[in-house]
Amino acid sequence: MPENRVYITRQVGNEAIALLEQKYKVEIWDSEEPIPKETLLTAVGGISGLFCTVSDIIDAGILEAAGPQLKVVATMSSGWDNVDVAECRRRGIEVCKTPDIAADAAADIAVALILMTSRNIVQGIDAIRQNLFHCWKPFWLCGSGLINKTIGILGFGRVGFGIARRIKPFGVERILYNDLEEIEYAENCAQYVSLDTLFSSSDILCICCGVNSLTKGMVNSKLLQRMKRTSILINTSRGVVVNHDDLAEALSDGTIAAAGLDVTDPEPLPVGHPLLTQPKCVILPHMGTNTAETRVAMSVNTAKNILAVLN
Ligand SMILES: O=C(O)C(=O)CO
Repeated sequence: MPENRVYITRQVGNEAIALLEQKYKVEIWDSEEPIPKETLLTAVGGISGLFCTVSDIIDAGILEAAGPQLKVVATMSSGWDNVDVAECRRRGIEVCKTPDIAADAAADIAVALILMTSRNIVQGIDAIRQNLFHCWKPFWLCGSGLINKTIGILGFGRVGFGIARRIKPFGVERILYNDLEEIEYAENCAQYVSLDTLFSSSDILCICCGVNSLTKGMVNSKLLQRMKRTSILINTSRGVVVNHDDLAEALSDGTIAAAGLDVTDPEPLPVGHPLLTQPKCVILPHMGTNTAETRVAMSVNTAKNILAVLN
């Protein structure tokens, strides 16, 4: 019987590789940079397991190039929108992801973005770097506090729940959420409201839903116009949930006060994109899960997912 081969699309740490090597022949694109599509198409030929990351697009072409013996695509991410899951299912290929492990780190980064945008932290850092801080001034760079505010959460999964738990002790008045349906475990910390109420009532609105046909492009000018002019939009989900042209317009015409984005569409935004120079917009380079502990755990979990399927 031919040996099972596993292909890893990036440097993902020795622990995960060692786990897989105990049982399978492992090949790696040994780089921090993504594997070129053409190289991946050749590399996957004949493999049984594919270990990929959030920035690798695993489409029907890659699955076809791998061949019918491919049994598992395991993505080192909490979302699997980078994988054509429907096509995998059609071909009988298991798809695995790592949602539990990444949620705390992602919730942390949402809170960081909330504080950065509401308290003008980036402007403060810029002022220091540009030597613009000459003395304390009563109203310079004044932001807005969290006390008595209403926090909205779109998508009350693990990350949404994590944000609610973290933000409550800041003294917020209400935490509202919207999801496909009311969620039992949300009961004690957040209140279910309609999408319309979520957008119109929140002082800070955090997007942490998954990507699907309902949420793709969901946050557009129509919803942004429902928001308060003083409100802040935070996105730690996926860039595609927000229409970026509409967001750029909403920030420049004062429809909303600020935005904090850990994710954009595309990533990175092209040079010259209006959001890159919009002072009311803080953009991070998709750092939601980037604690060393989380990334190692995600990588090891991805390896275990492959082992679980192939075994
Ligand atoms: O886990 C994910 O889904 C990410 O976006 C990257 O960690």
